[in-house]
Amino acid sequence: MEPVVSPQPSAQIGVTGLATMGHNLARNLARHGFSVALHNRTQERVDALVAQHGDEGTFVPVSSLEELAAVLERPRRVLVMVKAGPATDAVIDDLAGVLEPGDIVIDGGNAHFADTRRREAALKEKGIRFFGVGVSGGEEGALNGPSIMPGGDREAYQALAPMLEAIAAQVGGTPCCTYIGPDGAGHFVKMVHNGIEYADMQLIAEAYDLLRSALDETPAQLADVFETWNSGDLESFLIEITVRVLRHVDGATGRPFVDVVVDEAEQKGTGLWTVQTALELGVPVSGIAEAVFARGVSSHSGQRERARGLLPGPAGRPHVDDRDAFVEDVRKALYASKLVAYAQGFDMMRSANERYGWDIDRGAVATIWRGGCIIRARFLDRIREAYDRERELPSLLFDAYFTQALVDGQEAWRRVVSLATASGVPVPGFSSALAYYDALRADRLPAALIQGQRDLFGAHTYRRVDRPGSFHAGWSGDGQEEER
Ligand SMILES: NC(=O)C1=CN([C@@H]2O[C@H](COP(=O)(O)OP(=O)(O)OC[C@H]3O[C@@H](n4cnc5c(N)ncnc54)[C@H](OP(=O)(O)O)[C@@H]3O)[C@@H](O)[C@H]2O)C=CC1
Ligand SMILES: O=C(CO)[C@H](O)[C@H](O)COP(=O)(O)O
Repeated sequence: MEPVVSPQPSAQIGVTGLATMGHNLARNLARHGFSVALHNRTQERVDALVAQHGDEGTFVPVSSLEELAAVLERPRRVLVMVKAGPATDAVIDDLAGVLEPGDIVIDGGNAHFADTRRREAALKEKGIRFFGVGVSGGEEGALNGPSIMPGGDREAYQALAPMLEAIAAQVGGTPCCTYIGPDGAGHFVKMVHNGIEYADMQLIAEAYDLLRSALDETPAQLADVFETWNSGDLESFLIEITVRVLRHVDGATGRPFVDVVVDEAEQKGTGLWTVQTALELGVPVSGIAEAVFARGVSSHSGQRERARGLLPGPAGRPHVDDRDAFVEDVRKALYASKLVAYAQGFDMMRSANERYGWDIDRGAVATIWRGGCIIRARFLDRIREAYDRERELPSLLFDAYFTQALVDGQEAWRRVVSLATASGVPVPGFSSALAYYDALRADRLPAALIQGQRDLFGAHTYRRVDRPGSFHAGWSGDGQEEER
């Protein structure tokens, strides 16, 4: 057998996993002057990258993890961009076998933050430093500048910051990358980002559906409405791409693209994780949850098929007297609902800080979401300012700027939800956001009745408005209340 000759260290960082994201992140790193060792389970992706883009910077192709370890400068830095889940575990295990104490493993995939906490703890036992890094921006962002959410050991971050901050999107000279917190904090924030992404997409889709149902206008005409909205408070990447999708014409049929796509929204699971986690943290993220459920309803094609011919609803279009006033109402309803979804997402970070002992700075998160990521939007500047004014703001809705937006929008919001409901157009995002808003502001909630029911059937006790303590009403005996 030929002896293995170790090459001299020649790369500042290694990337393993060169599919959509890893391929483009490796190129982004190289374009910023970093020498990048390239590894992939199947060698073709390494060879293709070098063949197609080898002139963009310094690439060091390798064919095994042992070789990867040999070519990296110490402490070694390895970015893992493989399929989330068991594949990531397998790669990390293999890496642990070839790395040394002090080296840094960076998981840039969409990992569940609980997995990141587990992986960080396991590698710590071997002295290997582990970073769970949320990366948003898709294929294009990975190449030209994503939003990056690194979580891990603060000291180790110093060895990563120059690279990550260089390849991140830049907004006004500020990189869309900042240290988020220890262990799973970075992946937690990426998960919440994705939950908000689901909610924002659902709300935009509801706005489109209402406009299409009520107005005799084509998708291309409605694209003009969204384009106008994109020059105001709603300016965002998601509105921008909505315009492109609505204008797109199917080459095969000449029909609007949105009319030839099967109306069943798919999902990879990060929205589900957000809702599961919110339930565990006890944070009501109704806007995000409705968005996940709405994708679920859309994909239950069998039930929808049967319901279509069976369950009655109002006939005809929603009636609108003044087209422009209606469009403005929908815009305000969309903005108000979006505020609620973002407020709920940021609330999860506050709660996670308490549960996991993190110190996620929500203003800093808003800052790094302003560029590169899927939910980049003008109003993230307003969110950053809100947290600048009050770092521990209990809800974004309490900041004067957002309270005023709700004051300005709430009547329109109610008209839109009323019209949609009366006309049989489903608006789970708009209506659940409004219900959350009204629940927050209510003097009294019917939760008191629920407490009574719980006490009656299970002696679960209740608290009184007029004195401290826990009480049971003695439903089956003499009716005497007792303190418990
Ligand atoms: N696509 C996107 O827009 C975004 C993706 N992400 C996350 O980034 C990560 C990479 O995503 P993406 O680029 O889309 O690629 P995929 O999620 O499609 O994963 C493909 C890569 O994983 C490798 N792989 C799969 N199984 C194994 C295994 N058992 N052992 C070793 N390698 C394995 C593949 O190697 P091979 O070529 O040999 O098959 C390939 O390099 C994922 O965690 C994803 O969730 C994050 C943000 C956005
Ligand atoms: O992480 C991303 C962007 O930030 C992915 O694009 C996102 O996971 C897509 O999710 P889904 O397929 O569930 O819609």
